[in-house]
Amino acid sequence: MDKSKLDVIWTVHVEVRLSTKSRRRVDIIQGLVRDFITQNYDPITLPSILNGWEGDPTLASSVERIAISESPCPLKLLRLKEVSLEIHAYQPHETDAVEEYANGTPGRGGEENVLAASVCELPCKAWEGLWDGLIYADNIKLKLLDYIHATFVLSDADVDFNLVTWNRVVLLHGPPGTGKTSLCRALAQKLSIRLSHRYSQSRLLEINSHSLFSRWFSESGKLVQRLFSNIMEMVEDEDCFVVVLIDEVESLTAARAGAMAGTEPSDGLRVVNALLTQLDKLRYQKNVLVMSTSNLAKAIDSAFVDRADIIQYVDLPPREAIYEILRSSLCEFIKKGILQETTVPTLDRALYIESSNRNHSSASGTILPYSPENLASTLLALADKCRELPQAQQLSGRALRRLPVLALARYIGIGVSTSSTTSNLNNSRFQTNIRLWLEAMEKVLDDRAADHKKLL
Ligand SMILES: Nc1ncnc2c1ncn2[C@@H]1O[C@H](COP(=O)(O)OP(=O)(O)OP(=O)(O)O)[C@@H](O)[C@H]1O
Repeated sequence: MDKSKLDVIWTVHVEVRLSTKSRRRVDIIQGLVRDFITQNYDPITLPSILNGWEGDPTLASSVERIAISESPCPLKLLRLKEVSLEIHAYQPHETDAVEEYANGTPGRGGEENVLAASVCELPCKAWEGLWDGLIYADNIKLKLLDYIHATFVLSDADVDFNLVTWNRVVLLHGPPGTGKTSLCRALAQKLSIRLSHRYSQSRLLEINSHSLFSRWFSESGKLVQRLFSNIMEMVEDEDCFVVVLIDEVESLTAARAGAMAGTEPSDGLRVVNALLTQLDKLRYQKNVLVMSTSNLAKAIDSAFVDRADIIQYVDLPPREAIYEILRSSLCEFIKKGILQETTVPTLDRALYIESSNRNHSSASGTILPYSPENLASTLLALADKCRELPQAQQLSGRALRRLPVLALARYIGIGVSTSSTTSNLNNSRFQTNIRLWLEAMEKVLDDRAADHKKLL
């Protein structure tokens, strides 16, 4: 075996969420967490949530959650001697820490006050768990983290920008509802945790693209400039990491092709030019990342696309992602008492069950009895059914998160107490069983396919 491979030490990131009342020094907590893992977890499983630390009084009073998160290592089980633990302790901000950014246009007989952006302090409670809940094919999430890591390595080495260039711009494009905006927010949250040793503050600034078009002809370019000079002020604080999110970037950058064809007013052109100029200024700042999303990549100005270091297509969820999206919805219902207590197998477990069923050629499409094994098979079969829908009817992540709601509304009947539902919403808590819910979701999928046939 290649000796160098045996000597590899993998970085493993450990995220420690501190409670809001924790006043302990972060380095003390980090030390205690390291000791706890070293004494209790060898090998460690990637990813996993750790238990048992509540026995330590300091950890119990300061910590809410300890998670082993990513590692560049493709293995899921690692011996401690093979890893270097990077422990990130963080205290999320409260949910409502969002400020709106007004961007007035003076000198027109009054101010045109547009809400050009919103700013959120990170990490924040609202986006806890968002990263883990997003599931993509092709390791998109790790690719993005690797890109950020690479830019930090090069920035730290003070690489000459005239010789090697990057723009700190990422473009995610793909069909609607595939989690592009969510991924940008989740990445910003993740970076605020990962980079907390470098930056004492992190912020996400979400640009409201549509608001940047002024009703006053010729003012739009100035609105962009004014917004970016605010951003520039923010990033001048070198202790603050700023993620700028430009959603639906095509609405800002579609103008130039039209202008060349003579169909676009020059105001749109000014917006594109202003945006490109401002992006070129931002790229010299180490503490900024620009994330952009689009449903219409073809409409984006090629000069903008050319500035993106990563252009990532985000597709409709594959089978595995569908399983996880539906599983996480069902688990939430169980947690909130809407579904009776049931174990819904994780994706890995479900795939394992599937392959052993295949090996024993006993896979069955029947739903009963409801063991976790049958539950896994049924949920995988439902995921297959989603993928088998005609192209135009395929479900986005957004539509999948809605599927359990439609199932409840259309087929479970909240207002009617049946033998399978213990009560209705009018008088007390509603609860049903998972079998009914799965059957109902299947019916909603059948409806969707039938609707499509009617359209043809
Ligand atoms: N791959 C996925 N895994 C898990 N959840 C997903 C996935 N894709 C979408 N979702 C869920 O769908 C919802 C919509 O996602 P989001 O708004 O981020 O999509 P989008 O691609 O930005 O949509 P649009 O292009 O229409 O603005 C969110 O609740 C998100 O959690």
